[in-house]
Amino acid sequence: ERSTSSFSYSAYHNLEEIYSWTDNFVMEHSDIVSKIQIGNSFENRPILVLKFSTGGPRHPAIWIDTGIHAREWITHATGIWTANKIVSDYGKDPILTDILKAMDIFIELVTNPDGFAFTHSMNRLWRKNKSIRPGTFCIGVDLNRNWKSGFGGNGSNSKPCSETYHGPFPQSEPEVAAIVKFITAHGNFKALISIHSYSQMLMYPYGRSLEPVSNQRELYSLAKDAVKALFEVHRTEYIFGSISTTLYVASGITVDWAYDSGIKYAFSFELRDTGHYGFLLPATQIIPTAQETWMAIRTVMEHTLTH
Ligand SMILES: O=C(CO)C[C@@H](Cc1ccccc1)C(=O)O
Ligand SMILES: [Zn+2]
Repeated sequence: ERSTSSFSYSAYHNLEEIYSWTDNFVMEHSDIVSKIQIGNSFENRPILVLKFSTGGPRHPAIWIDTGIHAREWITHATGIWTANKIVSDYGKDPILTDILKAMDIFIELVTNPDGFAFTHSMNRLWRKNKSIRPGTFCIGVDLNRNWKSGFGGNGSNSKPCSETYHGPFPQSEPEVAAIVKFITAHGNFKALISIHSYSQMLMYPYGRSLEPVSNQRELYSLAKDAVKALFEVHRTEYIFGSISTTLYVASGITVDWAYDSGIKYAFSFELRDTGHYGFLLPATQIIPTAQETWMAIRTVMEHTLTH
């Protein structure tokens, strides 16, 4: 398609459509958006990140990733809507405008491109990436268990056929290694938001243990404010707290790595719903989900800006 004006934000899209939207989106908003390729997936697809910046060499930065688990289609769709929301509201929404005047925002829309393509072609409920290795016929690593922090601990699995297989070693997967390299080299990320579905939860570290992080009270209070802002849009109810106490113990996860790398505002969302549709959330709920999620994301961003 020639422009994003014909793109439906209230429909699910496949990998080719998202990549083509990305090119049009960057062209149409080149004053504030650029596209960065941070690496290639196991099957050699480009791994793309959108950068939103109003200038300045190394502004403090905020990271958002969607689609780390391939089947969680509402997260890619929410990420796309959010990208458009940022360019639409910059200069109009004073809170967002203040955030972007001082900070950069990076959004990785398709964090697991091989898995995502597979959910369109072969298996709608695929979760992992598509890496293969000698010694097993089972495919894929759970990219939310492949991070260095707590790698191989409880709540991850050493068997390649498991849905939570952590991989042979930390950052073994190119999709994870690319993010680690990018965020580490940048060196000035202040917040990270990793978006999953489903369960309607807003969570912060640790996943690997029940031990509270040092700024637990601050994260609890921020999560409470974010969940309230979300609720006020369509009255969707979220629970919140640390991953290990709110959901279950999980090791080698994105937000534990981020937190241990010095990103003190690290959150994971579980978007709609609570299981009625689950991963197969109808497209009619894309925009309402994105609208309410934006209010929570903006709350986290605003706190990061002012603390
Ligand atoms: O994706 C999930 C649903 O598909 C649940 C997520 C829950 C979770 C989310 C963030 C950090 C740790 C765990 C997971 O097990 O990785
Ligand atoms: Zn997930």
